Amino acid sequence: MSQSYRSTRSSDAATKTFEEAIIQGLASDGGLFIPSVIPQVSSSELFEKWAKLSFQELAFEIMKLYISSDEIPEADLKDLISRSYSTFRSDDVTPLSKNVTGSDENLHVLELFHGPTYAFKDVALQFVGNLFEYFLQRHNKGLPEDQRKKITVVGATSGDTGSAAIYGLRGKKDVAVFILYPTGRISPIQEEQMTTVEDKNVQTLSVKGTFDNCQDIVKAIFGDKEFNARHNVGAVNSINWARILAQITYYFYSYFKATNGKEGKVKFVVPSGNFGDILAGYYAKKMGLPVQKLVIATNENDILDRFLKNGVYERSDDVAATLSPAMDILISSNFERLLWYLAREHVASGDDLKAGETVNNWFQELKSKGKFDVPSSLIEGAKKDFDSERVSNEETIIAIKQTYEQSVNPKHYIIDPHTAVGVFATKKQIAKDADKSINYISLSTAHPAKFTDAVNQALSTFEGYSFENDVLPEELKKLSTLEKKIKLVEKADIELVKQTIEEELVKMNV
Ligand SMILES: Cc1ncc(COP(=O)(O)O)c(C=O)c1O
Ligand SMILES: N[C@@H](CCOP(=O)(O)O)C(=O)O
Repeated sequence: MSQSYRSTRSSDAATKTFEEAIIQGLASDGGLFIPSVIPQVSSSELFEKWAKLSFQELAFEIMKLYISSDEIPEADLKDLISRSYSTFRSDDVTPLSKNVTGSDENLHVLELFHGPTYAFKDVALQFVGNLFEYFLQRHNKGLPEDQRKKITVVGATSGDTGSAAIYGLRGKKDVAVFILYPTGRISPIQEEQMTTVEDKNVQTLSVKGTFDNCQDIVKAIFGDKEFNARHNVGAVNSINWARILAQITYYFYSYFKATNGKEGKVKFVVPSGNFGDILAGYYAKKMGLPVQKLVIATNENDILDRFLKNGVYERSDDVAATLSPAMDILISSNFERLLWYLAREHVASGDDLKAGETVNNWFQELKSKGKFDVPSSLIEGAKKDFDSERVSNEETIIAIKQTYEQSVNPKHYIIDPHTAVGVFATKKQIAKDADKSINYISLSTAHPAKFTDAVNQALSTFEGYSFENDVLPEELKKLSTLEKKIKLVEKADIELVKQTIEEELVKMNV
């Protein structure tokens, strides 16, 4: 059982409960919370029991390994899960489109975009929203208004986390939500989704800067003890462990769908930016799911691909604006969690405290020198679980086009540019492996309607293609008619953001 949590930068033995780790979000030493132990699931449990479960039942089996029933009784956990996935448009929650390009390639697309905001973030953020509400209601039961605990959620988004967090938390009592996004660097529909929500507990902040600037500000706010004490800052980004936990389910679920419930050869290919999605696959693998490889698919912002190739993690301010903007990220928060496991195995001889010290030193070095490098044994270790592919803008367009032209199941399948990065990377793997017995599960992280320009750039020359008719759901069509509530922050500056949040909090009166 693994129901207590420690920080990736801690060199002492103290741990936190699940509730503390979730409500606090980021550890006070700047590290990320990880479970003290990764629970193990036997092969017979997997293939005789778990393979037959529904998505919700599987989520329950997984989550109860990470959450003590003393903290959340099993009946409550089941109810949280059931409510979180009742908002999805598919009974399967995350359906698998099998053999999209014909059975020769075994290329399966895992559709993660059937939640309220049409992005994979909904799978976790519908649950996180209900979890915050659950903890707050329990804490505040019977308390007068002035003694109620309130949370101020502060998150950064490159487009999708923001709306998924807003839809998970809109209207929830005792929660105020502030989402920072880089001005001009998200798609028009993403901006409409975030800024047309009327609930008074929600405010988006359009910040002049990059996503990395927004994420740095959010982390600095978490590190500001005084601000934190005043406002109880809560995290919705994947620095929050609950985000990763909720994503583990679809790795198990899709594996069983791809192999018809049997053990088989499976590779997952994951369009990656902040490394939260693929990290959930790493936990699934370490719990015992027999996955061959997790393939990191990056766009031209390829720090992760470079790290796996040369062992240097290097900060740069040079973020490229690509056709897959939600992945325009240079520093991938969750990579720190993976580094902790690798450091423990390859540097710290299995010692948790020494692993924390090592990771802390690396991140101090990143702050002072802009980079750190790791021993080659660590990279070799990482390569046992991971592979990586870098995909250019041109290749992204090719992948959208080819999938439209070549898909048989369904015909004229339309994918978004982030999914396209994954599909192109998958094709590279298929060509390299030349092994028809491998099942490739390519994660589709957003609905194509969210990225009009890239999809039209790829498909507008095809006769009969129409974005309005073939791609855009009715629900998203009406967004452009609604009034937008945008608050501009003229400079990516922590003091300016804090001041804006405090002014807006007064107006919100949550
Ligand atoms: C559509 C889409 N695809 C892929 C990613 C990358 O996922 P992660 O940041 O978890 O690596 C994101 C953003 O996180 C996204 O919004
Ligand atoms: N691509 C993300 C960036 C934030 O990442 P997160 O997974 O840590 O929340 C987005 O769409 O906002």
